[in-house]
Amino acid sequence: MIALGSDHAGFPLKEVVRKYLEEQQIPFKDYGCFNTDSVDYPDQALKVAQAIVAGEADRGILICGTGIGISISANKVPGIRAALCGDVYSAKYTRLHNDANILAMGDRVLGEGLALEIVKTFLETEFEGGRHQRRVDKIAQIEKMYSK
Ligand SMILES: O=C[C@H](O)[C@H](O)[C@H](O)COP(=O)(O)O
Repeated sequence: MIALGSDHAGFPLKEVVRKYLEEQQIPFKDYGCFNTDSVDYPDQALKVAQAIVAGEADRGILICGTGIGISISANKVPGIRAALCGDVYSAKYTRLHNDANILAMGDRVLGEGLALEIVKTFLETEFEGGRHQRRVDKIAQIEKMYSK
């Protein structure tokens, strides 16, 4: 299951992604927002991140104007590895090497065609494990150092 979320700036691209997921019959839940009224991106980031750490969703897709604020926010949740991607190579390698569980994108940065290629690549690529598992484990250790 894919958890989908955006702020108002990301709403138009989220609609494009939502239609793509529907067409591909990929199960998803839309955590909003649901129109272009101004909202605060940490709110949607938190909802999607919580769905993933609770095991309700396997991966997430978050969109704001740049993709930056919403990815910074999601990455504050322990267990979240949100990757801001603006190209297909990064989308592929953040899955292969980082086991990223959230894809973040910027609506005001990307065209629809590229964004959908990024989504497709992110969803179709599996984590490679091996030496990369050791590094992902070290990310989790850093989280533990700073959690109370
Ligand atoms: O990183 C933040 C995002 O790009 C936001 O989508 C952006 O800051 C929203 O800006 P505004 O409130 O001017 O639409």
